[in-house]
Amino acid sequence: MENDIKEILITKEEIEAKVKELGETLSKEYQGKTPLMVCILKGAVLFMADLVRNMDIEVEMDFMAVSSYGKSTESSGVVRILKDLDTTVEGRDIIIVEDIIDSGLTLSYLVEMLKGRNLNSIKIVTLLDKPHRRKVDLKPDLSGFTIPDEFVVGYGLDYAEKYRNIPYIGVLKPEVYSG
Ligand SMILES: O=P(O)(O)OC[C@H]1O[C@H](OP(=O)(O)OP(=O)(O)O)[C@H](O)[C@@H]1O
Ligand code: HPA
Ligand SMILES: [Mg+2]
Repeated sequence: MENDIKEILITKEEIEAKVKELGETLSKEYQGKTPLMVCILKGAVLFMADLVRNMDIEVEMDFMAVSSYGKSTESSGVVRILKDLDTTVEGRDIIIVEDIIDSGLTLSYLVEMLKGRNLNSIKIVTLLDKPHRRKVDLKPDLSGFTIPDEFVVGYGLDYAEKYRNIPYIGVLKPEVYSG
């Protein structure tokens, strides 16, 4: 599996330190509140799990599944909701937890949809931001690392459902996806 990695972009230790910092920032920002942390499945599941353990305020967790990539390194542009929230979000403070913002299509669709549900507030936290590939105007409120325009895997991020359990963020060798 790790033979398919060309280069380590962000080490396990760098991820740990950054997630701790993001958790502390969110704890301060939401002091006295109980935000609903919304994990976007499946990529953000490892980040969510580590992030909430670095927050010392009361939080609730919920999960949404959307998919636009499938077995490709390019977004299809069609965002399908595979699982909606279980929680009623009216009046809540929502924190969307994402692993990566690339074209921005997934989140712009989701945020617009959620804004129609009478929230109190909504913020986006992402571990990785790939701003050069943006197709819509969307900026995270909090971001861990800005990365170059390369397809990355690990720490939740997949290519064709694989590599999610690699503990660091790595760049996949192009021959892996170009066949
Ligand atoms: O900004 P965008 O170009 O929309 O890309 C980002 C989205 O794409 C990936 O999800 P994917 O659809 O691959 O589902 P997954 O999390 O289950 O892998 C990633 O986890 C983000 O949700
Ligand atoms: O670079 C990426 N890697 C994995 N999944 C992704 N979804 C959007 N961009 C990426
Ligand atoms: Mg994916």
